[in-house]
Amino acid sequence: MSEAKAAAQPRTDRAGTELLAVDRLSVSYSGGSIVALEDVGLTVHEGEIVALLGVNGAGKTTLLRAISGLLGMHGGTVKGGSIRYAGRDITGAPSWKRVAAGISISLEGRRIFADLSVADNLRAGGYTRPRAQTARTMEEIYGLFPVLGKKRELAAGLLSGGEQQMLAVGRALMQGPRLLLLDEPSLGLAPLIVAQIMQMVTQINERGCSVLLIEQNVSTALPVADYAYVLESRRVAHHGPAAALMADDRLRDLYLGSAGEPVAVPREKVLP
Ligand SMILES: Nc1ncnc2c1ncn2[C@@H]1O[C@H](COP(=O)(O)OP(=O)(O)OP(=O)(O)O)[C@@H](O)[C@H]1O
Repeated sequence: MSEAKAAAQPRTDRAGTELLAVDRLSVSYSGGSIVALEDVGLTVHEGEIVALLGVNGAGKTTLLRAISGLLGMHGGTVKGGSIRYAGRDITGAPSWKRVAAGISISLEGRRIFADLSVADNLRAGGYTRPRAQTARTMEEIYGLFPVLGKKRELAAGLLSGGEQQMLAVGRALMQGPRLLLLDEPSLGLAPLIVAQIMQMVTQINERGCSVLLIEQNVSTALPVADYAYVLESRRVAHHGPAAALMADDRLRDLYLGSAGEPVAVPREKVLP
């Protein structure tokens, strides 16, 4: 087996049952002329925060699209491999079935409805669920993001960048997910706000939701993650416990670069 193939195979010595298992996934765009992922393997175990790292164009968003069933609407096709979730093959399943099964995604760029109130944005996120359940989940989200509770009647377009990001994450939580996919929640935000968002990611996780966190900023993601994968040129180049990746000088030089110190979000089970 080539080194790249060996690297693409997920480790199995992790706690918790396997919730998501991506196996040798290959994806292309534009009728096959652009290969975005090749032989990618990744697992998320129940209760984990898994970080997916990599520079621009490495294929991170493509992997999230494939997992959430949104690939087709972006002109992408799965060319090989499989995606299993909670023991079932979902490789070809429509996105609504994946949502119903407990996979929620918060997309890069926030994509909130600027003219709708905060509350209506959240309601829109829970559109498939009964009203009573929606109301209960909204209160939980206001507990998690108190600022959204205070501004629930305000048009979402009037929120700050960080608050809009919280709203985007809150909306993804409205489906009561078992697996939350987060696409670069720190993008364009000030370090203090990023630290708050990461703190919330750990709180969401502590409430029982597994998380796959896409980040370009290694120093943001690794301190809160249990396990991490690094995508490089369409393939998994490295993977391992987040703490081990952080401690690896060679990886730090390669991927941390001048990104700075990790944000101050201690997570006991990762950082002693
Ligand atoms: N809709 C699309 N049509 C054609 N090519 C695409 C499309 N979306 C992404 N690509 C290409 O697929 C490759 C992987 O892109 P992708 O957006 O998945 O990377 P990424 O790691 O998420 O990058 P970024 O951090 O910039 O979002 C790139 O070469 C990109 O140009």
